[in-house]
Amino acid sequence: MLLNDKVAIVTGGSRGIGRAIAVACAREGADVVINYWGENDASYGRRSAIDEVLAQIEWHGRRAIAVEGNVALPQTGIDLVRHAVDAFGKVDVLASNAGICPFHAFLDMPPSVLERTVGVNLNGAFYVTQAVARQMKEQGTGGAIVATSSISALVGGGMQTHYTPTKAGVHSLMQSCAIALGPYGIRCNSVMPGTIATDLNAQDLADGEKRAYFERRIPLGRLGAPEDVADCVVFLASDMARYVTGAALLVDGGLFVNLQ
Ligand SMILES: NC(=O)C1=CN([C@@H]2O[C@H](COP(=O)(O)OP(=O)(O)OC[C@H]3O[C@@H](n4cnc5c(N)ncnc54)[C@H](O)[C@@H]3O)[C@@H](O)[C@H]2O)C=CC1
Ligand SMILES: C[C@H](O)[C@@H]1OC(=O)[C@H](O)[C@@H]1O
Repeated sequence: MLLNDKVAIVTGGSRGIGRAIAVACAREGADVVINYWGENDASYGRRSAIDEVLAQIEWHGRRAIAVEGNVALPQTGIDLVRHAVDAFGKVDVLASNAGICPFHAFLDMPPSVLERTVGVNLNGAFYVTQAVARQMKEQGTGGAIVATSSISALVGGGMQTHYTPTKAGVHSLMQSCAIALGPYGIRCNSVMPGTIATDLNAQDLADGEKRAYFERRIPLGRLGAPEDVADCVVFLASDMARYVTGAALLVDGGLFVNLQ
């Protein structure tokens, strides 16, 4: 197993890519702290999603706890570390994955949409990474941080002018943290998913023509599944990638290189 007896924190771990990361970490032997936000309201119907992911992790014979918290707030990272240490004694792996993408046109974008997106995607990654890195330094046993950036760090999107800079920022954050944290044995990398079918883009891809267009553009012929990304995160978090830091791994079925 690639993460035997490690402890992992996964932000945005209740659904989509984060949920697949949490389950893959457990499959590979880790105990997991799952962070999520805004889904505890029964009327939203999401509490059961968290219960499901907890059950899946336990099915793999590992322990898990769920901690609600908005990653945009500096205190959330601190709380996640405290919960992890209280429950499991340490933190070895961070999957900084929580993110939002409220599609919006550029010219009439309200500042609140920009600020929320930057707050969750970029500031959130910074705060959680900083809190976890402080704990890893104190433990003195190194660690691995893997952030979910995006193919959108490398290409644009007309309805994503607020979003793509956050994904470039997350990639850049991992590059700089690789330098800052290398001396403590803490590796920092990012994955860059292409188009992965999740709640994030369900509405966008409900347009059959748009979905078919993407499928045609992807050399491997299909949209990505959350598990396609999760297995790459596990690899980067594991000792298989012990000499990899400051790197980014595109997980896009070849979409990026397919210019024409
Ligand atoms: N779905 C896709 O095609 C792609 C997604 N990504 C990135 O992957 C990450 C996960 O996206 P998906 O799984 O698709 O999304 P999703 O919408 O299925 O899941 C989002 C998760 O983030 C959590 N979350 C949202 N706001 C939060 C906040 N303020 N604090 C803490 N948790 C919060 C939710 O509770 C949920 O667990 C995001 O960072 C996204 O930018 C990157 C490239 C492609
Ligand atoms: C939500 C989008 O479909 C998705 O998010 C990303 O980061 C990808 O680049 C896709 O645009």
